[in-house]
Amino acid sequence: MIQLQGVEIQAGDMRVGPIDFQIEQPAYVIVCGPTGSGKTTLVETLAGLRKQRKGRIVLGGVDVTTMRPADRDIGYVPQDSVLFESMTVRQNLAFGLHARKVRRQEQERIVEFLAARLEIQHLLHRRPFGLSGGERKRVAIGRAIATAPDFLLLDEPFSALDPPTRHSMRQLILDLQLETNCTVVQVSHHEEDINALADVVVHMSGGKIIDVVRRSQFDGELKPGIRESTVRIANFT
Ligand SMILES: Nc1ncnc2c1ncn2[C@@H]1O[C@H](COP(=O)(O)OP(=O)(O)OP(=O)(O)O)[C@@H](O)[C@H]1O
Repeated sequence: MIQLQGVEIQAGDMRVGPIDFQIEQPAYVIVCGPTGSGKTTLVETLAGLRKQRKGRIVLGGVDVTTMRPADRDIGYVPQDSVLFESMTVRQNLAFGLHARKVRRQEQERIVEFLAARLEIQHLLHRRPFGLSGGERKRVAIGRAIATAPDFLLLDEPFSALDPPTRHSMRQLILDLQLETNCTVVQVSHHEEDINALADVVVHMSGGKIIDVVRRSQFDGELKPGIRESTVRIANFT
């Protein structure tokens, strides 16, 4: 369960919140809204990268309100897919595993598995400089999911990709979500992302959540091959 209770964040002159909502896991949540509406601020707050002024955040039954980012069970892919430039792709993928002191052999097994799944085996020895936008996204996603987090936060993960690459990345993320049963919170402006991925859509405007829509309320069909969403919205502002 993702629970936000009275969460308020100050982002420069803008007040984001108060935000109250509750979503049952696992779910694919898409956060949309006009530019500057507070989407990134909300996701960064979930990741623990921004401090909220007020309120409480509970993820999977754990109150993470004051927890450091590294202690939250979260994988995060920021908007610009920042990678560790001095490390190889292999080291980038293994970063979270290394930090958690996972045995070397197990780290290697997971990195090989991810590289195969993300089709980046041929890049493992390279450093991020010179990787294409799509390749960087794959590495950033692999690094975020290496520790099998329960929550995956994606800030416009498909931006600047051409339509065929967007399509294959969308399918990849959906497969990963179904394989790992994690809950994804993705910022996106794109209707195709909502149609192909979302169990629930959170609409933001002016720093507030103005609407939350479940898949069963969408026009159109269920996501292909996807179970009926168990998402339940308790309340929202
Ligand atoms: N550190 C900061 N200092 C000043 N203003 C900030 C800061 N961080 C965020 N803001 C402002 O808060 C507002 C919300 O920003 P945010 O990045 O969350 O919007 P967004 O909905 O993700 O936008 P976009 O779709 O353009 O990425 C914006 O007006 C932004 O300029």
